Amino acid sequence: MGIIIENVKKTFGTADGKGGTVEVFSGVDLKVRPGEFVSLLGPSGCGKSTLLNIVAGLERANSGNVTVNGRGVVGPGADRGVVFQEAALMPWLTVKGNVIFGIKKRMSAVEAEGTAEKYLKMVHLSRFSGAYPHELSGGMKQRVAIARALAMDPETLLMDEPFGALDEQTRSLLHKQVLHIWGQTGKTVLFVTHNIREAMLLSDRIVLMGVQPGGIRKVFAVELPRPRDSLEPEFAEMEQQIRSLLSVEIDKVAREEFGDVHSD
Ligand SMILES: Nc1ncnc2c1ncn2[C@@H]1O[C@H](COP(=O)(O)OP(=O)(O)OP(=O)(O)O)[C@@H](O)[C@H]1O
Repeated sequence: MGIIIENVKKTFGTADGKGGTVEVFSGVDLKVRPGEFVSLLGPSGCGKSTLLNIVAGLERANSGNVTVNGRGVVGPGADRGVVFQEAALMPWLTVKGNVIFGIKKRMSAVEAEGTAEKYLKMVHLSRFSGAYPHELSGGMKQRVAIARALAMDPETLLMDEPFGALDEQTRSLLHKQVLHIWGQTGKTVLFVTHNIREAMLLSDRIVLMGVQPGGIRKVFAVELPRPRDSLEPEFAEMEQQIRSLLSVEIDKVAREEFGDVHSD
């Protein structure tokens, strides 16, 4: 069970209107165990979001198989909560109203209210439940988005650079909260990031993706006890190991963007 990705391939049509296709990746195999925290790491454009969106059911793979807890993915579902880089809250609803919105059809109004309060407490936003999105900082908005996803009680949480737009301090605070919530709820988490340190602080395993050809390069098991300290020698050593492989992939992207891919 958990997330099973087998031999997945994804292409997109080219934007030049000539009907061509570009392959993002192929032959992608990955198993995420129930309750495991796995990060997808890689250079810009390697297909991290695309892979997460395929698991979310927001994109379709061209071929291959994806199941989540034994069910084939055919579209989005309440069993998979998604948190994006932008919180996309409804500006006309309060914080609590935003959390209630996603769950009100599944339970009574009283239950929905209680559930929203429970998860807002979990992300330390109880005091702001009556505030409107424009009154919140970026980090607070992301916490509302996390509470909204958790309130649906999905088995799996899919997070696409949820802290990518936040400052270092807020990000560090949210890392602690996410780890705490993960510990409390036991959700399976698939997390997209291009930040090695973030991946190392949070994950059980880090899946390094690359380009040309697109796919998984290497999977790292991070066996350091949590909470992790990036100053510990083992942490720094592994970070360096991942960084050197990642920089190979980043260089490939850079060479392509500067147009001298054939120079070597
Ligand atoms: N809807 C789409 N139509 C055409 N091409 C797309 C579409 N979505 C993504 N792509 C292309 O697929 C590739 C992978 O994109 P994706 O967003 O998954 O990468 P990423 O690794 O998440 O990048 P980043 O770290 O910059 O967010 C890119 O080359 C992108 O241009």
